[in-house]
Amino acid sequence: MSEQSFQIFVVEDDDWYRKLLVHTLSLNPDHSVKAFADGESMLKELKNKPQLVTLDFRLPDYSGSELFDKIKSVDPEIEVIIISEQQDIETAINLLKKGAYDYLTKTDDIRDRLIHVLNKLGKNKKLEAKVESLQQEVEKKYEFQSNIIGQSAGIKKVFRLIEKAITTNITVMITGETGTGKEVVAKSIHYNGKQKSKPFVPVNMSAIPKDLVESELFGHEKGSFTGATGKHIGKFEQAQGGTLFLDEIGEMDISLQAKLLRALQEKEITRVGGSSPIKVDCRVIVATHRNLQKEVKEGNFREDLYYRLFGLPIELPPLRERDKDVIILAKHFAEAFAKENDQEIKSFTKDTLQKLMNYSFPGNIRELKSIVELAMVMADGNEISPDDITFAQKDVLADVLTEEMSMKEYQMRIIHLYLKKYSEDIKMVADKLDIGQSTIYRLLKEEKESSQ
Ligand SMILES: Nc1ncnc2c1ncn2[C@@H]1O[C@H](COP(=O)(O)OP(=O)(O)OP(=O)(O)O)[C@@H](O)[C@H]1O
Repeated sequence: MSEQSFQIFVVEDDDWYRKLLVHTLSLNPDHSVKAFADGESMLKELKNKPQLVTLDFRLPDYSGSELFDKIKSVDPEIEVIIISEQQDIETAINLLKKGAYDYLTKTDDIRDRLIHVLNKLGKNKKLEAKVESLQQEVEKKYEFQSNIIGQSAGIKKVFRLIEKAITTNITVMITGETGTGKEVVAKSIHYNGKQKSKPFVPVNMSAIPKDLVESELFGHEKGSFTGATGKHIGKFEQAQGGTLFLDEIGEMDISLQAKLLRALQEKEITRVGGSSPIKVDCRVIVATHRNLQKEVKEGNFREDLYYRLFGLPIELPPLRERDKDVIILAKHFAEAFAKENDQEIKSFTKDTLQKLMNYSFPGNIRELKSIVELAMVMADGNEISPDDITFAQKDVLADVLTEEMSMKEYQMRIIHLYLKKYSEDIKMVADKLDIGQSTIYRLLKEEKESSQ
């Protein structure tokens, strides 16, 4: 059956109405319609799970309410439209309250109204199917083993911790430099855990002006402060049953940290300007690029909140410590870019991979991704060469190491770099490189002699 088509059961003991309904419903070639003159024969076929049953309210063997309950007990997803006489409207309306999709009375315009109701139902079903497939897509996107790319020992350790986080409800604290994938990990935990069908609500603490943080997190009542023109539901309430992801928690103002601690401990919040507390039940994941322990020592972060949030710590390694993951990720981003842009996949030359491996990636995976995407645009043929790789931050070491040279040549290159940096001050360079001044003089002399 196509995505839009419906299997419909018509239950009607009046021959004339049954024919009318079957005829009307069959006008749409996507509908497959089966008719029944009593409830019993329809119940026998119910295992075939129609999407819709039109149910005459008065049947010889069952009352409309009885049949309605039986249908819903087989599968609550089956929609039921009640067809009733004028005098049964009150009971039909009660069935609406119990979850019937709609009711139609046997009047002259029943055909038009039936078509109208079916169109409405069709649209809703299509929407439901779409929502479901989007949900599946999102879940698939965060199947972490296939989506957190990497095979280094560091990332494998992270996988093990994510698995632990998924099976419990423990608060998770993710730390790592910018661009190491903290949000990706938080989403993976959410979409693989028990809360996956409920919202994932991210809040970036550094992106909200200080005086709005409280209302953003806990919400506010109308008129609670100048500018509060309406009621606002805060992030805690939005995340009800799901996950609240507090990104950059280290940036939270100390005056608000006590309120956050209270909300986490009591599992309830009070909207700004509100008087009654509201129960909130959500998982909390926090992330920071800061060393929170240091922040505690320096008095910028409350110690009690730190321990309340600590839960399961997941530390993401910087990309430069992830060994060959740089290559795996680079190839992954190149493939993804080619797919998204309908391009041929381009491969990296050996020198290009070496250039990438030598770079320190201060912006981590985010930086690698944009470097690779730019290289895909810049590369002319089907290979990405070292020249197609542009680092946003000039990495002297990477430049020095790209060319293959002897140890002695590297040594001279480094000495010249330092001499340039410290205005030819040989004493300073000797100090910095921790070698004797006389060694530098000797090496420079040897170099001069060998070039003559
Ligand atoms: N292991 C991974 N595999 C594939 N892509 C990744 C991985 N980790 C991160 N990314 C990608 O890198 C980029 C940065 O990731 P993310 O935003 O999660 O980092 P972050 O640590 O939260 O950064 P910030 O601290 O700046 O908020 C995103 O485009 C993300 O999709």
